[in-house]
Amino acid sequence: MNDRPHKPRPRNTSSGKGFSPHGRKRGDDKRRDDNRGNDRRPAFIERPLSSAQMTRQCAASAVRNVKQDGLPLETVLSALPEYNDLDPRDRAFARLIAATTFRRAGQIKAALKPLIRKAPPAFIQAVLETAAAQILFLGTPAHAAVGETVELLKAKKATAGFANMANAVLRKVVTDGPRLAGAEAPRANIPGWIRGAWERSYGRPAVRKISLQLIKDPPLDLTLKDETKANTDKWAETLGGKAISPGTVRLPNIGNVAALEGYSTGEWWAQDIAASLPVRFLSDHLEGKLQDKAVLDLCAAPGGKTLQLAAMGAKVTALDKSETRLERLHENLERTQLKANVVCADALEWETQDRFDIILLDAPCTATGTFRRHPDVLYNRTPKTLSQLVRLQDKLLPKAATLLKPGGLLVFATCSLQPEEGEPRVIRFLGERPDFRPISIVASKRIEALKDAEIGLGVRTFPYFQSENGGMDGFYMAILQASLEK
Ligand SMILES: C[S@@+](CC[C@H](N)C(=O)[O-])C[C@H]1O[C@@H](n2cnc3c(N)ncnc32)[C@H](O)[C@@H]1O
Repeated sequence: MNDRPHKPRPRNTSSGKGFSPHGRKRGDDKRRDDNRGNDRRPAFIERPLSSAQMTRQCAASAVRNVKQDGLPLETVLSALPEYNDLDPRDRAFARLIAATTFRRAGQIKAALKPLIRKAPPAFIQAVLETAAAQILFLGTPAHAAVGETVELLKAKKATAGFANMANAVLRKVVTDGPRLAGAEAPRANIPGWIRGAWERSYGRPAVRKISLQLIKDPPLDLTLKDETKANTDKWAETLGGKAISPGTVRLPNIGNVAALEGYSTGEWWAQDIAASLPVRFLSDHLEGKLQDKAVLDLCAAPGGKTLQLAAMGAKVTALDKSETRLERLHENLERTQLKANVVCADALEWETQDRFDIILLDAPCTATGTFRRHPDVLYNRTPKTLSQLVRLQDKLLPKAATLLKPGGLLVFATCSLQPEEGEPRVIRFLGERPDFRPISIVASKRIEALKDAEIGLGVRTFPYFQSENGGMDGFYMAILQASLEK
């Protein structure tokens, strides 16, 4: 067998957007009709894919679509009809392959680049990347990863022309890939524009530590409805986890959350410990007195912070502009038997006579701080989406301020590691609104390990905080107080 990578000679295929394992480009039918008289090749008979091949096709389609459409992996996967037809184990494997492809993108690129002479169409590239993820990082037997991938390409006319090239490339990945991928530092798995921004703000050693969290399987954190130490210890024992802070139990793997004890009875909800901190710092500042406070959760869905606030006795108005995300918030309220007044509206346009004691603005952001569970966030964002989100945050902060009572508290949070989505937003807001002042947050009072999180204005967590326990999301949060005079 010739295992030298060679150039593909595709027939009836085209590169770039629009290329699909199922589809043809418009106009193909006409060309085929015109050529029918001269074409002596037997007609290509497409084969249905086996479930192993369909699983791999879903993973590759999802990787391609995340990059092309700038959407989250979960959204892209559930939009694929063939993904929904897979059984739950194959669905989980397709998701794992795609997530690993993003988690290890730089190392996979290092393994593939010397083997591919000419960039193939986006879908074929994604097929190669997802197969390399299986071979190099998922422990899939080489014969299965290579064999099923080649067969899936052969099955469709649009991709069959790439099967030989894929076979040759992937056999080389089996032999040379571990060395090529292993020579690349984990920081290469972070796209250059994001890595550069982080290095400029946090320094290279910090980015190296961040990159080590990207290649690990993340744990699962649960926030308990009853945050007392006794209840946290009880649930840690029941679920075989660890009480990492009052109100948070950490389990070593994500697994099937809905199957765990206490889920259906609403004793807890999944929420990274970093995401739980804005409400906890607020509660610390108020010495736990949130009972009956009028709180507006301005970007609330799917509701992690709404649930925390409601569990602490606050009268919560939970607003979000996404109807689908609000459905999950409703489900969460129902499951936990907590109450909130839910509003579907654009925060920038929403008008009310009510004024609130507290407003929580967990602003829409790039979400790059959540890469441990969602490595695709590093690949579905661009510098352009970042600047659009920053502009939105600059509008949401002053809008929130108009809905606050004199002396009220405004909490600003983002689950982002992009420096622009943190402190600079607050500095800018305070420049426009000198009637607000920042409240100092002593993060280490709640979690000793968070002493390095206290920055000039607010708190910034990094994924490598508590790395011995599995780390935490990157988050920024600040609490501001309006002056009493209007
Ligand atoms: C970071 S998520 C909120 C997470 C939520 N606070 C939690 O803890 O579960 C940001 C939310 O902002 C919502 N959003 C974005 N733009 C908005 C706008 N203009 N008005 C209201 N909600 C908006 C999104 O639909 C999304 O649900």
